[in-house]
Amino acid sequence: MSLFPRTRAEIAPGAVHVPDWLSLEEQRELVAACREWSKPPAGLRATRMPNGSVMSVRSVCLGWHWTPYRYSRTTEDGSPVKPFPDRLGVLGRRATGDSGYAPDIALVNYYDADARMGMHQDRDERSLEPVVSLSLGDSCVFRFGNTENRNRPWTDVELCSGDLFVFGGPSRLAFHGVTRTIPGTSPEIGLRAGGRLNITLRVSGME
Ligand SMILES: O=C(O)CCC(=O)C(=O)O
Ligand SMILES: [Fe+2]
Repeated sequence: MSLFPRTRAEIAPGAVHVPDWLSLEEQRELVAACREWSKPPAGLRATRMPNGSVMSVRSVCLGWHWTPYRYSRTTEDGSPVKPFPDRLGVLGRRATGDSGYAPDIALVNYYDADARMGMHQDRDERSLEPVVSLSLGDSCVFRFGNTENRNRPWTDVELCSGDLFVFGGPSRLAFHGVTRTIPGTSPEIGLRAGGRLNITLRVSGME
């Protein structure tokens, strides 16, 4: 529980945080699904950056596979990417309130206690439809910045298990990142080793 009110908040124009958006049952189902999606082939892996460093976050992609800085239909080992599941499209439409929202990419990120994600833009999609972000497991500090650069101004938002964050419109290309996770804060949703999962839904704009 938080000492601060956890209510729906517009963090920036087009960027909305909705606490406790998923029920515990939905969170458990999504954790179980993430476990399946993480299995090889085309399973959970650490992304290698062009400078040779390896991201601390491990991830698995559905629909389109992301490597910096492009999408493809195959993973680094040549396996076809897993299909984008219909159920995530349904969640995306519920999240945006837009019956025409048709995401075809899901990026599932797993953060252990030491993982972080530096400030970046989600700009490898050809569409500027909103990004829908779902958080599961341990809470994190999500830093939501501006569209100009990775520096201030930004707002730090605590994302807890079950929270929804949508960024679109004038915030679609805002810089954002995860400065830390907060171990030991997860409800009982089947993440036995702890950590945090984040699922982002995106529209590729590609055929
Ligand atoms: O983990 C998060 O909340 C954000 C993930 C993210 O920004 C991304 O995958 O591009
Ligand atoms: Fe991102």
